[in-house]
Amino acid sequence: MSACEFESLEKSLESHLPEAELSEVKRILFGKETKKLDLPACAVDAASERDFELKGYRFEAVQEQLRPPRRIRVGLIQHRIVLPTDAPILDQITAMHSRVGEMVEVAAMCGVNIVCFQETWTMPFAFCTREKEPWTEFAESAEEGNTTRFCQELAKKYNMVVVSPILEREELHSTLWNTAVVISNSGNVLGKTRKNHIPRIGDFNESTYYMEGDTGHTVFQTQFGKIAVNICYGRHHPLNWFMYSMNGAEIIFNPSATVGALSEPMWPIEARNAAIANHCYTCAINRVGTEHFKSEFTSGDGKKAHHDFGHFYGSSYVAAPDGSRTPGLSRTHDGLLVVEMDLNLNRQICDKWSFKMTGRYAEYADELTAAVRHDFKPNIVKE
Ligand SMILES: NC(=O)NCCC(=O)O
Repeated sequence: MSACEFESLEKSLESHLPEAELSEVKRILFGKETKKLDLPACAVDAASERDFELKGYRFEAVQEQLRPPRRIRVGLIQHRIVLPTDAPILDQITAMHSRVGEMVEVAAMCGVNIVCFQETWTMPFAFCTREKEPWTEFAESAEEGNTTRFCQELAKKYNMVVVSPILEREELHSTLWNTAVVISNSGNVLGKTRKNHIPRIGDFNESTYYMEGDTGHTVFQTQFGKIAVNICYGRHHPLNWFMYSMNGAEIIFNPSATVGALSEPMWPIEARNAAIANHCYTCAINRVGTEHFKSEFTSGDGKKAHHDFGHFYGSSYVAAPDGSRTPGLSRTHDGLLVVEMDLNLNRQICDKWSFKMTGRYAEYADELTAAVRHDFKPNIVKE
C-alpha cells in the first residue's frame, strides 16, 4: 500500500486490535477519551452526498461553582484542490469557493461557531515550482479581495467566525504575504495575522514568494473566545505558540500544508504539545491529495526533476490543554472535523499543572537577550 492510500492510523488500529487492547492503546496514544459528538442527521447525510468525511468530538470540563461552562464549537476543514493546476486561475478559485462553501454549510448545520480553513486554501501549493507566473495571480487583498468577500457572506449567513488563510497581495507596500484573515460572525473583517516563519526545507520554497509576517502575535477577541493563528511552519517554533498564548489565546489554529515524507511523524506531536505547554486548545489542519504541476522542478537534492510535491496527508485534529486529542481526519479525503470544547478547561488545567505560574520567564528573557547578542558566551562549565 502506498503512503497516499493509507487511510489513517486510527482506522488501522481499530481494524487490527482487539477491543480491550484498543482502548488501552488509545488512552496511551491520545489521552483521555474524547467522546463522540452527536451530529444532526441532515449534516451526516449532506456530508455523505457531498463526498466528505464528517466527524464530531467533544472535550469536557468540570462544572465550576462560579463560572458557567463556556462551550463552543470549532470546525476544521481539509480538502484537496478541485481543478487541475493548469485550469484558469479564476476557475480554480471559484471551484474552491464552491467546495468549501458546501462544507461550511454542513458546519453550520452542526452548530459550528468558528471555522478555520487550511493554509492558502484557494490555491494549489505551487511554491515548490519557484515559478512566479501564474501563481502570484492567486494573491488577493485581505480586506477587499473576492475570497474575503465570499467569507464575509458565509460569516453573516451562518453567524460564524471564519478564519481564511490566503496568499495576500498588499498593494500599499507591493508585498505578498501568507495571511490568515479573521472575519467576525458579524461579517466584518476583524483583522489579519501573517505567517511569521517561512520554511526553507525541501520543496517548500516559499521565501521566493512572500515575506516573513510583521503582525506580531495578534490575538482576536471573538464572541466565542480569544483566538490566534500560527500558520504552518510556525508550529515547529515552541516560542511562537507561547507568544500567542502570552497574549491570551484560548484557541490557536494551525492551518498547514505539509507532506508525508517530511513531517508526518512530527504532526501529531507539535500542536498537541503546544496545547499542553500553553494551557490552551490547538487545532492543526492540513490539506489532502497530490498536486501535479505542468513544469518539472527539482528539490536541489541531486534527485530527478518531478511534477508533484508528494502526498499532503490531511490528518487534521484538535488537542486540549489536558493532553488529550481527537482522532485525526482521514489522510486521503476531504473532511470536516467538528469539535465542541469547554474553554473553562484551559484555566482548570492551568491551575492543576501551573506551567504558566512556574515558568521562569523573567530569567529566560534575560538569558535569551544575552544569547542573541553577537558577543554571547555560552554558560558552560569546563574542567
Ligand atoms: N507550508 C509550510 O510552511 N510547510 C513547511 C513544512 C512543514 O512545516 O511541515
